[in-house]
Amino acid sequence: MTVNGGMSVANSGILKVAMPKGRIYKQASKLFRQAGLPIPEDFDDSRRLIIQVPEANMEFIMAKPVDVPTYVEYGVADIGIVGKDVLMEENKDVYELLDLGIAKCRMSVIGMPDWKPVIHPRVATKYPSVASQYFREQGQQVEVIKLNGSIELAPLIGLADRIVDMVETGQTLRENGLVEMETLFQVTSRLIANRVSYRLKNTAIQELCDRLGVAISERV
Ligand SMILES: Nc1ncnc2c1ncn2[C@@H]1O[C@H](COP(=O)(O)OP(=O)(O)OP(=O)(O)O)[C@@H](O)[C@H]1O
Ligand SMILES: O=P(O)(O)OC[C@H]1O[C@H](OP(=O)(O)OP(=O)(O)O)[C@H](O)[C@@H]1O
Repeated sequence: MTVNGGMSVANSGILKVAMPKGRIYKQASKLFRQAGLPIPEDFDDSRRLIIQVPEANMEFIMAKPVDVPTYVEYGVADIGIVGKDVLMEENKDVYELLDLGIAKCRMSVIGMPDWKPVIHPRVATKYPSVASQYFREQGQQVEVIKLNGSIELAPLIGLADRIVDMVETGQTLRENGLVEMETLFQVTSRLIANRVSYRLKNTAIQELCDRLGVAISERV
């Protein structure tokens, strides 16, 4: 069967999972194992990008976190795991199925302790869409500057007077003399699904959701 602009999403019984590399992987793979899905331990340090787990009828596509919604929207992955931050920023046409409760942090506005309103405010962030929408809703006109990392540098070197970024422990803020001014929303990782896959592989996806749901509720 061919769907989604010529891409085949449902012509095999295997469930393709877009799994983010990096900090979500450790917690996500632990949750999958607790749900009885046997991701072999030796994958944790592997450089392989496609990992088959035939016992579970699954295939893991090891992705950069920000690309997960794209793989799922195009149907090259049936389901994926992604932070709510990325999901909000990317705004792709996918189903959000489950809050996995892992990789907890929050999206916040951050600045110098002596911050004062300025005439042409600049806000640096990895999340330009989320930041623009937030300040628009606040009725504040700001220039949003997209950066790709080390966002906390921006106010320290005079590139921006505020930033929108993730806070987890607060260590990065403390070590750089910055303060959290407002929280936009709490972030956890979510299970998302391709719309066509959700219909055509519903039994497998529902079973996975049920297993993960039990593992989440049993977690201490
Ligand atoms: N302290 C934190 N800072 C940022 N994101 C966090 C933090 N803790 C949990 N997360 C979550 O983990 C996700 C992935 O973060 P990670 O740093 O692995 O990827 P990334 O930001 O895309 O980095 P890279 O560009 O190095 O791949 C984020 O999208 C967010 O949902
Ligand atoms: O509150 P904390 O526990 O200090 O965590 C927050 C920091 O972690 C993330 O950075 P990351 O390590 O992903 O590096 P990056 O700056 O390259 O995005 C985020 O962008 C903050 O800088």
